Amino acid sequence: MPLGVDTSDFLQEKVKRSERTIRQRDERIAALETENAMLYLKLAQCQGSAQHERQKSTRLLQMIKLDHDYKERVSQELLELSKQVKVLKQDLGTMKAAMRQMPPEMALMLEGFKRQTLKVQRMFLSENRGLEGLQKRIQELEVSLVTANERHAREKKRRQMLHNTLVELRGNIRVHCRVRPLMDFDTGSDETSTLGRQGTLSEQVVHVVDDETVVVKASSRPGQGTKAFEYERVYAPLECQDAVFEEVQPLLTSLLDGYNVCIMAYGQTGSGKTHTMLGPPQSKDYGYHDEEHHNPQEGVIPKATRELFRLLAEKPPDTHTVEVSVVEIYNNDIRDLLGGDDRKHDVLTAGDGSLDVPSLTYRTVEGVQQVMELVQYGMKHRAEDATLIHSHSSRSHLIVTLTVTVNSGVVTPTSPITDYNVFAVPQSAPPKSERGRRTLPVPSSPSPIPHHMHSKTRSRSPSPARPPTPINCFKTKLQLVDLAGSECVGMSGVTGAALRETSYINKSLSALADVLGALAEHRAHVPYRNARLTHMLQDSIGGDAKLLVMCCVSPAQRYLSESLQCLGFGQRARQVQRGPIKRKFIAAGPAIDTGRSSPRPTSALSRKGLQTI
Ligand SMILES: Nc1ncnc2c1ncn2[C@@H]1O[C@H](COP(=O)(O)OP(=O)(O)OP(=O)(O)O)[C@@H](O)[C@H]1O
Repeated sequence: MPLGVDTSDFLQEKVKRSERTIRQRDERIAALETENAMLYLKLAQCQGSAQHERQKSTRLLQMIKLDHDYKERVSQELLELSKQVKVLKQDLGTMKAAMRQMPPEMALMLEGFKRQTLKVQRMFLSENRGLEGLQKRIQELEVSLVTANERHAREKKRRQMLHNTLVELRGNIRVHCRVRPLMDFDTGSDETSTLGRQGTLSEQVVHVVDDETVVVKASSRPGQGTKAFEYERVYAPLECQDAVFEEVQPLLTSLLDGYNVCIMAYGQTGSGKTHTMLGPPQSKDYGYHDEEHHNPQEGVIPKATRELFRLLAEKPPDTHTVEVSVVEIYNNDIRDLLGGDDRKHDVLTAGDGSLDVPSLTYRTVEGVQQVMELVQYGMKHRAEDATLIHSHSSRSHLIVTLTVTVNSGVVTPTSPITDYNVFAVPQSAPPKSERGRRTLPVPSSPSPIPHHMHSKTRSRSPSPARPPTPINCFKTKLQLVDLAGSECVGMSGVTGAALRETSYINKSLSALADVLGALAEHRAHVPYRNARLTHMLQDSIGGDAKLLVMCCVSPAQRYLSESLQCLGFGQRARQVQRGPIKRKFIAAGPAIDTGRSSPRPTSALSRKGLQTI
């Protein structure tokens, strides 16, 4: 470059151009960068859509594969089906061929079916007809059953009426006879007969022939003097207490049906009266052990009481109450064996006409145990003494009375029947030693009865503050009687005061025979009041009452006359229900020598008893 030439303009121009170029390049770079970014964006979009497309194609591929698989399976199945169709076609062909051969057999089979159906139809129809017939027959039978039932009811009613009429005609007295076994004491020291008979005193002369007949060999000469007596029931020596009670049991049903009942044992001393009524007299408790366990040795009193409470247990609760009194009739006086005193008591007529001894001690009892405790207590105070025959001979009549009150519930303060002081406890009284020979333990307490027996005691003395008593009630009495021995004086060997006792005993037994005689003859007047015994038993002997007389006899020759007297008494009692008795002699014999030339104190009784034989 020439000197002096100004280069700055040139350079400036060059810088400017360079700057322009740079600017243009920068702009170009910016544009390119923008384009690059756009391209990146586009690339990303393309990549995204490529990815999507890839996925789509993968899915499509899968679908194609599935489709392919399916097609393959279908074609396989089609192949299988076509094979089956082919087989079926073959089967069809075979069946068609077979069908072409079937028609005649099918027709036969169809015919058979039709016949069977008709048969079944016919059977059904005939069975239906049979059923109808049966139904008709059942209806007829039902009608005749109703008629028969009505006839049966009418017949039952007629029989019941007949039975009642028969009972009315026969009366209500049953007589049984119990022959006890021979005992050691039957052998007397003097073994010779005082009756003009041959043989020993202990020889058995009373024999039970059957359930109803007892035979007495009054003479030892063969074929002579044998007498037979018939009763409703005769118990042989070995028959047990249960056998006796079996016959007694129905009377308890009668008691609850509203009848007074009396069961009495009659017989000479040592003949088994106490044994029959209470149990073995040797044992302290008379064979009664406890409430739970029935002892076969128990007598009628515990057995009947047990049965009574058993029957009452079947009744609605609180409808029945039972009261017990235990008395003895000693020398024609009524003695209260539960009262602890020696007062005398009298029989009174209550407002309803029934007889009662209101001043006695009556104890409300709830079971056999209580009754037996009271009876045993009373027995300790009963008059007994040793006789020649029996070391514990009862010298009085024992009467155990169970009064059953049936209460239907209405309560009022006035009632003629139960107009008594219900809860009075008996007071102390003079000891019983006043009775002569008896030496009984004298109670020191106000009342000698053990404390546990005291609840619900009543003495029937009229009281101004009497408790309310039921009016809708009725009472029935069960009187269980162990009579004193009916022996003759000579036999028992008693003297003095004992002779007086015997006289009273026999008088009362004679009065009993008189009462039964009057009833037998339907006399207008029955002499109940002739003795305290009959007066006290009046309600249970006459009228509708049921009386069972148990004639107890010893089998030995030693007691022949006593046995004959007792059996005669039984026959007489039986006459009450049978009318005049037919005498039954097995063999005619001489009149019996009773061994008595002098009249007995019990002339009336022996006359009546023996005259009927
Ligand atoms: N059927 C019997 N079986 C076994 N022993 C009996 C029978 N009857 C009575 N005895 C016995 O005979 C004896 C006398 O009986 P029991 O005391 O009962 O006579 P009883 O008639 O009551 O006499 P009493 O009138 O004197 O009191 C007693 O030892 C009793 O055990």
